[in-house]
Amino acid sequence: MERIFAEYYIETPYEVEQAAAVLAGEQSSGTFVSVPGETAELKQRFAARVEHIEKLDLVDEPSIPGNTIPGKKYQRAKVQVSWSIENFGYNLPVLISTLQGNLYEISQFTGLKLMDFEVPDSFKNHFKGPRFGIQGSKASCGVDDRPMIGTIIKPSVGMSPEETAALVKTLIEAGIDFIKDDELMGSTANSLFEDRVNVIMKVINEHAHKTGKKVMYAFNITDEIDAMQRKYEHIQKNEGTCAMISINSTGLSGTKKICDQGDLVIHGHRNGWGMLNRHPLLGIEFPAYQKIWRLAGVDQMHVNGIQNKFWESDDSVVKSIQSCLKPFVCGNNPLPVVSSGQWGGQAPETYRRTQTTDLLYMAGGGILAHPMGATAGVNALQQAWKASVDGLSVEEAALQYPEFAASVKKFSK
Ligand SMILES: O=C(O)[C@H](O)COP(=O)(O)O
Ligand SMILES: [Mg+2]
Repeated sequence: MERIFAEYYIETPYEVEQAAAVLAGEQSSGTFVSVPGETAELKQRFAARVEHIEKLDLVDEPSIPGNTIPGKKYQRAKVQVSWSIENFGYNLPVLISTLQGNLYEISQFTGLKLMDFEVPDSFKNHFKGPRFGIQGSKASCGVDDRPMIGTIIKPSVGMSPEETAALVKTLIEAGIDFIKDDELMGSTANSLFEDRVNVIMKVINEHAHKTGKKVMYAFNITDEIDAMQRKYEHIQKNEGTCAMISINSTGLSGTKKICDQGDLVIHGHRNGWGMLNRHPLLGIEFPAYQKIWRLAGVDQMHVNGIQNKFWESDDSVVKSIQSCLKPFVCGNNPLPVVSSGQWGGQAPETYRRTQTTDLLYMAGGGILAHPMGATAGVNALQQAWKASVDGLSVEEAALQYPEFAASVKKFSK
């Protein structure tokens, strides 16, 4: 019988074998005490198995609240656990409750993080995965051997549809590939979703008819399911190509319901990520997280960016990009979305460390606050990426490109 394997990074004051057995029991057929009916036969078929334990360092203090044992240190370890596919079939929410459910509450652990998981091949018969991913996204807006260059409308909220459409016009005439609503922008009192789509798509469609280039705009449809469906259809009616979802807000089933329709590229914004990942011994690592959303069918995944404005380290960002580029059981690879405090100066290091142009490289403030205006902001990002692929440093690129040089002056710390 096929099995699902999950790897956890844990910390415990108990013997690791004992704590891991509690985890396996709690997350399958057992509870805190033996119950009648939990026969050897039932356990053989449905109990989770601890497959592997690798002990790591011992520490003096617990990382998060949990049981303490006087005089005992806290052992960190990598633990691999497996479940039979018979436990949940292809029910994704129950799979998540198994891999990421009550186990976070087990008092025997003073740290627990889901690092990665593997699903069997048969998942490909049940999950389509991302329909468009990297190739489909790039092809949709005519980009080939360079990253898609994008921006986020700023101010994030407050502009009218007409003001937004005027900015969109400037940006697409400057040669941008992708624009999106901010995650804070759904329908505001002065910018109803439908009105915004109407005027923005008019600008995008006119440009596409004239030049053949259709800029991708990710309209934020994040909402309850019926409303998301209506918004999705409104984008379709206006010949849009993309919808954005704040995936942590709408959840797995809501997101998958939208992805399953397969007509629009789905841009997955992971705001709330810090809550899930910021503590080194709690939550989930991106290699596991992105697999969940690939099973749901998300085409584009936010990964933060090198030298971002948030807390995440460059190593973690690089690992996240690489995990999107690795094959998985279903669908196309999702396009890594590099965003957060980017302005082009991080492009050489992004390219040096990842050696890929399969990215959506986005700058909100980094384009819109350019001292020579938004057009120069777009040009500076294009120049930054051309220079990066040509092997130039930030300093060398600044000597060659005046718009990029102005960015360096304005944004470098
Ligand atoms: O939604 C996003 O990706 C952020 O708002 C990025 O904005 P910034 O480029 O101005 O940091
Ligand atoms: Mg934002």
